[in-house]
Amino acid sequence: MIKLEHISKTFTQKKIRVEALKDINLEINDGEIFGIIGFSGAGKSTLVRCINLLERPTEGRVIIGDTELTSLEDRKLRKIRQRIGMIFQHFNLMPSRTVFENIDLPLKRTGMEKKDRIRKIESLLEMVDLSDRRDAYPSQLSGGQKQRVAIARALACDPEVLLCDEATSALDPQTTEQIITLLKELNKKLKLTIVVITHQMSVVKDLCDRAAVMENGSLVECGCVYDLFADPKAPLTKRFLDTASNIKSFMDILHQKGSLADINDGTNIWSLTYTGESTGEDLMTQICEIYKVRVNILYANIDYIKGAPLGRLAVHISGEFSKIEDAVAYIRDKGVKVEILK
Ligand SMILES: Nc1ncnc2c1ncn2[C@@H]1O[C@H](COP(=O)(O)OP(=O)(O)OP(=O)(O)O)[C@@H](O)[C@H]1O
Repeated sequence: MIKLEHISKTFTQKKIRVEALKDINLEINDGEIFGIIGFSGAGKSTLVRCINLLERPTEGRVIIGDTELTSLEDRKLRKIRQRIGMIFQHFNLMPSRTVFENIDLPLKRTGMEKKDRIRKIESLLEMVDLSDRRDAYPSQLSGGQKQRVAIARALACDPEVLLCDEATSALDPQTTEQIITLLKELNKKLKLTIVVITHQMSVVKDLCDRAAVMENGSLVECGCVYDLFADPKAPLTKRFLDTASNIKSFMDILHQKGSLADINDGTNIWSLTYTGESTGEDLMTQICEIYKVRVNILYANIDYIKGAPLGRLAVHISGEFSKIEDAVAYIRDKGVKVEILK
């Protein structure tokens, strides 16, 4: 388990103090894929760099397994860092070295014999499906292939933890999907704990088990990814998820005069969030039949979060007021989260 206890980090540059992290407490379980999300400048990279002490926290303790990293002297810390691999947005490969040589770099430092290193590199290349590119230089590879090399290099010393700092941000959606699939495979096969910083919601939805949301150096919310999407508690989480989905465009027109959502008959526009079994029900048809109300669907979306459906509707319900109330109660009873949008 990775344990961050009361982590704070303050940078001082030209007498200006930036509190990048403020009293962060977080536990990441072994074998888990954990996401860290938040707007730019929230402190995500600093937090992840504190896990392997690339950045030393100003205060607090970093514990991995039963070792407190923050109390180790440099030599021991270098050794234990081998248990933590890291990959980056821009891959950080050595341009003058081949794929094979790039992966060999961390292995050489361990003092491993050449024949063992060759065997190890060959198995890593196979794992990331790049056996045929072992003698290529980074400039001869696509972005996705470069990230595969970086992953192989990060895994060379058999780490327990892989830190990914915006590892798919420079890749197109299809290549991102391939890297997500590879990371999932590695997580399963090697029981690797993976910590992912990302602003790509597809990465959070498809890859992560749990995620933490950061704002101004603090953790504002942490939980299972499905719950974060289905029922965000903190206003920032809500805002962040809305920004990343196309409901944002709908919300933008909600208060515009003359738009579909410009309704002034005293009735409401409702947001309905369907989770679990409720996603399969034809509830709108049911309330029309039972309560004789009319439903106008203004927005509809269905997301799949690690394969589980999550539906969102924005609807205008018209009819007798008391019937509308009964219809809304009926939908709520079926496990749908109902909120007034307007
Ligand atoms: N080495 C540094 N020196 C001074 N300030 C820094 C340093 N590194 C980060 N900061 C500041 O700390 C804050 C958090 O930065 P950080 O890079 O961790 O945010 P982030 O959430 O990862 O942002 P982004 O998504 O844009 O990468 C920012 O205000 C940043 O300017």
